[in-house]
Amino acid sequence: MLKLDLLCKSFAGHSVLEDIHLDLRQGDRVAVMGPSGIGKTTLLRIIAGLDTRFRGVRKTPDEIALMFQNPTLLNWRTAEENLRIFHPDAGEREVRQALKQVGLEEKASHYPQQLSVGQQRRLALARCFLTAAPLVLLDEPFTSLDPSLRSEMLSLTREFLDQSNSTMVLVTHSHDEAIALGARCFQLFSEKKKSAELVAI
Ligand SMILES: Nc1ncnc2c1ncn2[C@@H]1O[C@H](COP(=O)(O)OP(=O)(O)OP(=O)(O)O)[C@@H](O)[C@H]1O
Repeated sequence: MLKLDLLCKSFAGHSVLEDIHLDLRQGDRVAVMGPSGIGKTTLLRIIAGLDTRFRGVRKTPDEIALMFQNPTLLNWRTAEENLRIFHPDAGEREVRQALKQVGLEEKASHYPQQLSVGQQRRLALARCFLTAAPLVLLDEPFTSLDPSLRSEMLSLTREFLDQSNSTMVLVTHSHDEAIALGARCFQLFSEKKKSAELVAI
């Protein structure tokens, strides 16, 4: 369902990633790890189709859900509208159910700034999983959360993934997160800076 043969990605003539090969099936979960600046986000952006300037071949489903460290909510839209605007085909029941699942049923008409940080993060999670996209890409969405919110977000994410059977690619610095989500680790090595290897955990 996701196949990437990335031969080379460079910025201004400087090679950042080379020879990365991914072949994932529906329901697979992988975590891309490695030191800061190694190219994890660059790789995720290529998989997402946000960066098309690379040498290689990418094959993904049309529908891809994305979640970043920053919740990227629209502050002038209510919680419910923040879900609807990204999923215009979603039904009333689906939207309600998604809000309920993240404990925001009573906050449907609140604006993001009327929500706590944790509620905003949970809303972003609900938005990401609302339509059970076949491919879900997560770029450090659990970083800099307090421990209880992080653990809550991880449980909710696992719940959503179990329900949707989406394929997940997570960028993270944390083995614990990979384990909590049942993901295999895919390590980008700094010394080579170019090739990737699958590391079982
Ligand atoms: N738009 C850009 N233009 C030029 N260089 C870039 C651009 N985006 C990323 N880079 C460079 O590519 C390299 C990889 O960046 P990337 O953000 O993918 O790393 P990362 O592994 O996700 O890092 P971190 O863990 O710190 O988020 C870095 O050296 C970065 O400076």
